[in-house]
Amino acid sequence: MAVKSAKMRELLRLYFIMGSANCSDNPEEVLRSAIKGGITLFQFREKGKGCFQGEEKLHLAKRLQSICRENHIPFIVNDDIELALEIDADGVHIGQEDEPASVVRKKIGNKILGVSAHNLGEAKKAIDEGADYLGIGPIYPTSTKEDAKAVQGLSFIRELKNANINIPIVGIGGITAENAAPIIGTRADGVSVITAISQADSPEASARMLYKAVHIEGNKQKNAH
Ligand SMILES: Cc1ncc(COP(=O)(O)OP(=O)(O)O)c(N)n1
Ligand SMILES: Cc1nc(C(=O)O)sc1CCOP(=O)(O)O
Ligand SMILES: [Mg+2]
Repeated sequence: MAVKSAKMRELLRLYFIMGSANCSDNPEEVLRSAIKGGITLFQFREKGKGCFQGEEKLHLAKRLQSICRENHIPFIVNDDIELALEIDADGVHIGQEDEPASVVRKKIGNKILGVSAHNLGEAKKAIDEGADYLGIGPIYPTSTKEDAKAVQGLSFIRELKNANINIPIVGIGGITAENAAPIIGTRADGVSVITAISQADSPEASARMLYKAVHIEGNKQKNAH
């Protein structure tokens, strides 16, 4: 494991994911606003209709990375390991359709490695192959990811906890300030969101409400155990 898991849990609290296709406003402004609202980690996910490729993608990545650096928010790259290495990102997130975690771990050394898992077998394999955290979803219906798996609600997070899987985990898919609390209630470490922040009238206010929801429920969990 590349980062200490206590630190990873803190970083996952409010994980904002975004690319140019997710924003109606300027992506740099959206990111600055989200940071003001309290996001704890950022993933550059340049996917979807009309997304940037090549040099344009590289330039956007660098601009967003520099905003994250100014604000001490770690910068994770989705899928594109070569881009992550080229710009010296803080980590990468991969899914089951991407390169195997064991191969990616070798390529990225000590950088943060996040892996999507949808069942216990995938989760255990990701852990064995060096994942720092697991992305679990879709928790709720989402229209952001066209090839998302079936909505799973909280069932898989509960299954992981019942199996004593203690790697840091973050929920994803359809999450808003209104429905975030039950995810933390199942002892996930945080929530990752795209639309709830990137499409909000005020990404700052939306991020602040999400952070508050996660923080309040997290404190309840701490006091209960
Ligand atoms: C935090 C987090 N969790 C899950 C995903 C989804 O990854 P993946 O299944 O590889 O799908 P794409 O995002 O690549 O379409 C994620 N990106 N981040
Ligand atoms: C990128 C992604 N991965 C998912 C998964 O289930 O693995 S759901 C998803 C989209 C999340 O976007 P929104 O917050 O707009 O629903
Ligand atoms: Mg992927």
